[in-house]
Amino acid sequence: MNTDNGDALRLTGLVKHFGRPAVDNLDLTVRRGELYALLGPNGAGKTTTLRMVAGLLAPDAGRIEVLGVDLARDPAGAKRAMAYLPDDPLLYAKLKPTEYLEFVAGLWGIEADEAEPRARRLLDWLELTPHAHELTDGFSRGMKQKLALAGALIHEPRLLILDEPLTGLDAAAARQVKDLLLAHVDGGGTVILTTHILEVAERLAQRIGIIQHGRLIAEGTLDQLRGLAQGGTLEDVFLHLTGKG
Ligand SMILES: Nc1ncnc2c1ncn2[C@@H]1O[C@H](COP(=O)(O)OP(=O)(O)OP(=O)(O)O)[C@@H](O)[C@H]1O
Repeated sequence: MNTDNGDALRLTGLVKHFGRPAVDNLDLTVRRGELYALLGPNGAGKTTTLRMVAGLLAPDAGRIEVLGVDLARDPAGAKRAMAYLPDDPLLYAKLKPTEYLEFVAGLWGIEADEAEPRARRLLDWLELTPHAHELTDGFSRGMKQKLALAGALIHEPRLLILDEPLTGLDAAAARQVKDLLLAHVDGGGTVILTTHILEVAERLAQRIGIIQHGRLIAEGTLDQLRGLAQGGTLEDVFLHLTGKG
């Protein structure tokens, strides 16, 4: 059932326990066309939340709606509209980037004549074209991260969910990925990312959510969050709100 309300993601009363609560009655809404950064201390429940949204982990309670589609009722419909890039993406070491992208495109049922130009564009953008015919086995962590991002984008998802997408990338690679994410949003797509690099949230995100102990403790634009902690940098705000400052 599609109950389209214009939101890219709506979480209502989301709960996941691993003996103790990891995600604790979380309500969160991300609008379409937004770049939303989810921040939180280690163990706050960010990855657990994203894995539930991606359909990789079943919630104990609550509701997940992706672009108006209820994930529990129509998992295939919800998943088709999104891509999830974990913080340790799995690639196939014995495939070359072109083969990997063809393979992923095939899983989505995209015809080769459509997949090839898309793959070429993505490899170009991420400056992987010179390595398009090398085995990913020998790729650096950053190159693997970029190829995994290309794989996530090959079916042109409207909602892109990324767990720590910039960790371990050098300045040039980080810039390419940031530009790609901003272009996705400019084109009407939505991006949700987690990051411990507060400068990334500061520079890229239209709205920022801070979670702690599996609950949203603050949310807003950078200026709104600064207002909550009497000004200062996002780091000051973050440390103040999470009780570490
Ligand atoms: N598969 C699991 N089994 C048991 N406990 C888990 C599992 N996955 C996560 N947890 C626990 O759930 C809590 C939230 O973990 P999660 O990985 O979601 O946090 P995070 O905010 O992504 O942290 P980080 O910033 O360190 O990546 C932690 O206490 C973690 O130990």
